[in-house]
Amino acid sequence: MKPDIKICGLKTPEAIDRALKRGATHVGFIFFEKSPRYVEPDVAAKLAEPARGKAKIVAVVVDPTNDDLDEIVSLLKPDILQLHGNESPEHVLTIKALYGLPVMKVFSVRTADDLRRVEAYIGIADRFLFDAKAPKGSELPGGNGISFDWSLLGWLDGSIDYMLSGGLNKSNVADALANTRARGIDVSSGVETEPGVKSVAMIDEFFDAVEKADAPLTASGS
Ligand SMILES: O=C(O)c1ccccc1NCC(=O)[C@H](O)[C@H](O)COP(=O)(O)O
Repeated sequence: MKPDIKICGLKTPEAIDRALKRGATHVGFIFFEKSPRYVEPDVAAKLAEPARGKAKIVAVVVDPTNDDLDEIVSLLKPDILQLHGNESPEHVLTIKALYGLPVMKVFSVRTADDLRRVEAYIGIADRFLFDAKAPKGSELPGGNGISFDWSLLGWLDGSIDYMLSGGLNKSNVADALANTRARGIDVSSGVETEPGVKSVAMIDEFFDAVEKADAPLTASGS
């Protein structure tokens, strides 16, 4: 089955256009001011317009206040809220009730212990995203371009629907798909020439690598 592909931290019409042309299923906008990928909600709204109805528009937020969400939701009109902070299950429920949008809850992973928290969100979050824990000293909870030990995901209940992220790029995405049960993959740094600067050539190479990984299954009809 073809994986969902989310290109995150988009800031230019060119990168969005290329991601859509190549079949991105999700496009992500970062609302974390310290990030080099930060975009103002009104700017994100304009950038996202070509994606509407073609790919899911994802608003990435970190421990948001209701005021933050009011502004982002009213301007961007996202399809999904990606909660990338330490939002509790109760906070996730409140956000879902207030905005009526699906929530993708992120877990930052370094050890098996980091996955034990997932259980409390089952039946609450609509989807999970497993990302690498930020390295010491990083101000960013995501978008650090580093991977974690994917074998840890083997501990998860097989019915959990998740996307995988953290340091994915054209060279490791096939392995990531082959060695996990991820139904979606998410990339940011792996298609950038420097933090916050997406490359259309690297977006192409990433999609090429995913298509190549998918090819044997398609060819055998399985
Ligand atoms: O990308 C950011 O700058 C960012 C900042 C704050 C919270 C989340 C952020 N990114 C969220 C994502 O979904 C990234 O795609 C994910 O962390 C993977 O990033 P990378 O390892 O660079 O591919």
